[in-house]
Amino acid sequence: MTAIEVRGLRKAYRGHEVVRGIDLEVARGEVFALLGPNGAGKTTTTEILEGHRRRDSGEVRVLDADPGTAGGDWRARIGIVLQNTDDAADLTVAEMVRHLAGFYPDPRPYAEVIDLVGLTPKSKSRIRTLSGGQRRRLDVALGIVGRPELLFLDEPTTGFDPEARRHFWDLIRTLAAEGTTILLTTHYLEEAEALADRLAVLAAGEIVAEGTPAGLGGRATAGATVSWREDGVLHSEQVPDPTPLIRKLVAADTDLSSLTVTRPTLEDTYLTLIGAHR
Ligand SMILES: Nc1ncnc2c1ncn2[C@@H]1O[C@H](COP(=O)(O)OP(=O)(O)OP(=O)(O)O)[C@@H](O)[C@H]1O
Repeated sequence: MTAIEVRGLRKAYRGHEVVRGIDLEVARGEVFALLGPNGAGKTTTTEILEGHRRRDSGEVRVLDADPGTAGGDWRARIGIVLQNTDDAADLTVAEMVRHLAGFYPDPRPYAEVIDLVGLTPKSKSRIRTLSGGQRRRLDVALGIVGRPELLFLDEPTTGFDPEARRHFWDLIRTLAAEGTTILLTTHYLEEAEALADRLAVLAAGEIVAEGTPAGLGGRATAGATVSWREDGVLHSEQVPDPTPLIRKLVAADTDLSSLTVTRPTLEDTYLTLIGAHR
């Protein structure tokens, strides 16, 4: 079953096309990450899928409806975590989450949501007194309080400290295990690698690569670099498959205590892809 289906999506601002014929398919229950440099068109695409922005052309189905015309029942099945919303600063965390819960037919209990995002100690604090990272966690709470079938997360962990980011990853895994489909945009490649089943790289309004984090851009089958130190001298060889070389080194009784085998990281692959589409 498909949660998101996009064919030939296009969008221009004042004659300048920033989304240039995107095809995308996200299955139900999948965590899908959209990567790409600033201005690549990620937010524009996401906002079209959320029904917050009009497209110029293309077919878009989100939870079996066209987001351009879908109504309130459809909207209640979707959760959105926007970049830096900044309203209702005088309400407390608990008041805000409880208030929003009232708009959904089957919300999570507000205290549970606050706990899930790690804000219980700040439950009675006014929103304007929260730190940037705490504010972001509240945004996440507001996105999940309605038990969405599909959750949009636009750069959700910007401003999180490393511990908060790990907690957030656990939360995403919990939601995914419950069957929530998640579309995530992020600039943190380790985040995409940790969370996404599949990902796509967007550059200048086009998808330039799509795949699993392990296989993106032929990463899984890319050559390996084998390095080891022999008599204090560092040796390094690029090989398509490290097995024969390591066998040879073992047969020659080489000291392999410093052996490393590395392949391109997701970041290496991403930067190569982006560099090729500038
Ligand atoms: N309302 C708007 N009016 C005019 N141009 C816009 C508008 N919104 C976005 N753009 C332009 O469209 C392009 C794509 O922007 P978008 O916000 O979709 O990129 P992004 O990939 O989400 O970037 P970032 O990583 O910085 O969030 C950019 O060049 C941006 O300046």
